Amino acid sequence: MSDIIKHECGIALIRLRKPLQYFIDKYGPLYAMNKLYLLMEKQHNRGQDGAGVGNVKLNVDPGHRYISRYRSVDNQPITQIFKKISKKYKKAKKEGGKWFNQEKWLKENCAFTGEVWLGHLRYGTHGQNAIENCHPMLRQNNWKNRSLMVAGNFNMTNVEELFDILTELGQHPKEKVDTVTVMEKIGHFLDEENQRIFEAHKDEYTNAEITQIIEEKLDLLDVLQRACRDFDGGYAMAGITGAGHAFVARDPSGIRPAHYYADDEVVVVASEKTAIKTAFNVNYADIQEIKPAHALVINTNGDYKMEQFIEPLERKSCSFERIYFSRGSDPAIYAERKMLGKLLVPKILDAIDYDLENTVFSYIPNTAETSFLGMMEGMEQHLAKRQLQELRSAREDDQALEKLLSFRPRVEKLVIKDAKLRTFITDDAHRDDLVAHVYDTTYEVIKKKVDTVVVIDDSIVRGTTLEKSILRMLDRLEPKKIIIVSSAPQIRFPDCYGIDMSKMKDFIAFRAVLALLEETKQENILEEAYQKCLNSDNTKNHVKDVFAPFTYEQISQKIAELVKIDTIEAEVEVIYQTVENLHKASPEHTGDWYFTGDFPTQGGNRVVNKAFVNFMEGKEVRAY
Ligand SMILES: O=P(O)(O)OC[C@H]1O[C@H](OP(=O)(O)OP(=O)(O)O)[C@H](O)[C@@H]1O
Ligand SMILES: NC(=O)CC[C@H](N)C(=O)O
Repeated sequence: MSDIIKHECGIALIRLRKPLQYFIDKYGPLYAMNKLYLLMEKQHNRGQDGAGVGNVKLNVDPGHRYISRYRSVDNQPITQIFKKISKKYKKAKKEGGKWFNQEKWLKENCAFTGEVWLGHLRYGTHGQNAIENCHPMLRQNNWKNRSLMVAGNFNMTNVEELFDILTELGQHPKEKVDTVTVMEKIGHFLDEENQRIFEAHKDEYTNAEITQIIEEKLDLLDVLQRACRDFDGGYAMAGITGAGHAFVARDPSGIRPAHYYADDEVVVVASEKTAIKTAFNVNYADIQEIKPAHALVINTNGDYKMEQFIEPLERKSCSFERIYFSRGSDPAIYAERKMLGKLLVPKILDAIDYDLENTVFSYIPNTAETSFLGMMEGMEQHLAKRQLQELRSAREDDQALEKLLSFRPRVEKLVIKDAKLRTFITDDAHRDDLVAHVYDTTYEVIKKKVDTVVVIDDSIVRGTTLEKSILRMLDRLEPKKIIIVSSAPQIRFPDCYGIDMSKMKDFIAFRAVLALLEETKQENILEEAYQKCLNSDNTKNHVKDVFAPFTYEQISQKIAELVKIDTIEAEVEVIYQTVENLHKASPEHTGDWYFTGDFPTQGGNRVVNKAFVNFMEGKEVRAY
């Protein structure tokens, strides 16, 4: 993207399904730790605010620690956490000698040697970027079956409401952030389920026996059914109890992604399919999606099932995942990104007046690289058609024909990304600074004042990347014209399901509309929409009214004007993907509320209306 407002999260869960000794003998004691490291590292694209790892040991005698957790907001949080865990292993190896390879000794003497692992990568959407807000969140209890660790890729639109429900229950949550609220809600029903089983058996068994019965009978599906029914949001939520039951629950519209793989050794869950493929090298086809409204539940004996726990809604999985967040190494995502690039070709050809000879194509690294390949494939196809026409008409002489046949679209690496960070994912306060210094260019590869430069990016959110960096840099090459192409449609509305885009004024498309309303003296539309938002029952998104008076092209044109600062001499044009073509490229991932304003839950309408109210009242705060 060019100036994205990013925020996402990634989850990773591993459940060893055989005794730990089996893995120690077959792969060595570090097996699960290394696998989790890979699963997380291969998803680091999803979260750079912080990371966390939790571990639960099964069947540990009382008196020994069975839950461990590390979290970090370090610059390299994954490395930092695994360094600390490795240190524990090294110490244990030194102290234990041959005992290091014995399950019982290892579990009793070294933390993070349990059979159930939970990893998380965070981009905060609620609360600050502090270690306290990193996942896994932990709700500890002296009864194993009541202890709970939760980590998720989620955002709730109705935290206030969920918070009130908890306080009405008499609880006293320590913070009003969605991570705490969600964990306390699940924790509350986990307590109730424990109590229910206890009540049913208290007359027949001793308390110690009942603990064992609870471990066997605890039904996490039932807990989730009750805990999640008031959730309004997008989520892929994973949790482990102190006894080692595990779950991963996915929201009713399938907004956030979650995938799993299982064989007789492991059950593995990750946000992204490719992470599982790379870490475990299993057949791609054996990695399944956790279905929307379903939860994968793993018992303490390692049995697992995927079942529905909530009424499904129309499937609306997030298309932004496909365009930007997820790794493009997933074969389906790769194909979709290429198609996005290809579908833009007719509009680009129009914009360059079919003059391929004087056009140089390039892309903004890194995510847009794949759509660039698709765009170039489309250009090649166009060229082949043109060549065929010329051959058929045979109007050209040999020399001219040879020139035509040997002509290739001109491709150059014009934009270089110097920092590895995904700037979208950096917090707002530091983003502009980072963006300005992240990119560089290749000099003297274009014909000055003659060439048009076409640069594709995956998305334009705030426009910061363009305004503060890309356009200034490209203009130094002195092209006649710069065309910025976005493989995503115009981002017009907030996200409230896990991507941190919640303030209207952040969106360059919204700022363009404000400018157009002012120019056309239609500012009354803002006031009218504001009144509607204030009095709304939130069954409608009233912010659509603000965009309605203008065509897609008018808004694109205004965006081009806004990002073109005075010192830029080249002509600037911005071309956006249409929503229709996005759905052609990615037909199964129809979640498009940030482009269309069609939110899959009522909470979404509430968030967009509130975001607009906040804007009108000058409040620079998140709308959920
Ligand atoms: O319009 P803006 O708000 O500036 O956001 C859009 C930019 O942010 C992203 O880049 P990022 O550096 O995060 O990631 P990438 O290297 O994966 O493309 C994205 O690819 C765009 O270039
Ligand atoms: N991006 C996410 O999934 C964020 C998770 C959670 N809402 C948090 O703020 O930590």
